[in-house]
Amino acid sequence: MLLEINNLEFSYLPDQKLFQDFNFSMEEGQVIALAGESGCGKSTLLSLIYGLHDWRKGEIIFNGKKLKGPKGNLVPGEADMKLVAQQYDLMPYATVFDNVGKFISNINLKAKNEKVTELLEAVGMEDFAKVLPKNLSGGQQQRVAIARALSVTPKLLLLDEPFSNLDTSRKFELRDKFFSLVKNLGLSVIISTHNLEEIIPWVDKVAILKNAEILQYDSPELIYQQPTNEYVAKLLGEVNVFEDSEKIRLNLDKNFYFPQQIKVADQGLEAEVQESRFAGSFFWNKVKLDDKVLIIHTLEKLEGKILLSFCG
Ligand SMILES: Nc1ncnc2c1ncn2[C@@H]1O[C@H](COP(=O)(O)OP(=O)(O)OP(=O)(O)O)[C@@H](O)[C@H]1O
Repeated sequence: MLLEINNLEFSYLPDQKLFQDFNFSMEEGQVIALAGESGCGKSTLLSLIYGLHDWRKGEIIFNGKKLKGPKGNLVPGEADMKLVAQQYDLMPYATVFDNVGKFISNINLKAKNEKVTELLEAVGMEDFAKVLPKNLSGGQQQRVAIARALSVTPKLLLLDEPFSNLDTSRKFELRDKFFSLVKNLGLSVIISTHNLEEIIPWVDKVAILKNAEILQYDSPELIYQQPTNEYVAKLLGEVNVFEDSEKIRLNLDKNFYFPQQIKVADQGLEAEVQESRFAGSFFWNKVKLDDKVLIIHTLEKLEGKILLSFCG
């Protein structure tokens, strides 16, 4: 096990209830997504692991060693980890190139130049090597911080919303390059996100956090097939929620169906189309089944009466 957190207790203020009896573990080489609504404790958890806060009780064991938190380190943070926080902490008077090269030894300057250039290319910032961070946008600064975190192949990389400031086209490009690099280097990563759908193809496991508690910790497939409750299901995207009574009445297998899991079929339950809107790669439809309004995705525009089949 690379990381093990046992019975951790932490809050910022004495009467605040945050992490209580918190447990978590991850294997080496895994990419873990940490998802949950704003304020559920994602950033705090990453900071605790990295050693920026003193916890009250419990233990964090990293690579077989019990961590001591801030009091155990001369400089903030664990040496074998890198944290890319939401404030990127770049050196303001050093160029982009020097920021990315900050942790790389100067002994072999040629190798250092090559490494920094490769990382800048990986995050699409090669044209900005000589620029100072203050002249960059938030998203560009974020990309520099990611490149710097990858410069020393840390044993554990902690990323707090790493793609939050990027526009969609940049995001797709960076995400692909970033995860290819992570997989090639065999890095272990915990990545917090507001938008699970964005990173799901690359993650090994998803930890869902609510009020600083883990509600579900499973593979992406299991999370999609069997979200433990409505909170988890809604983090995965738009979802149709059925009460237990509706589930029995309609003879369904589960309480949550994503729009693509309800299909138009030759046989099934009759529904009436209320709206059918072009949504890019699919049509977004509102349909009425008895009194219940459902959202379904189809490749064709719908109208009139249809038959629905529910898939697992
Ligand atoms: N310095 C602080 N002092 C007191 N309370 C804090 C402090 N920082 C965070 N909190 C509180 O701790 C809780 C967890 O905050 P945290 O930033 O870890 O959540 P998050 O899941 O990362 O949120 P977001 O997705 O919005 O970044 C919140 O209720 C927040 O208000």
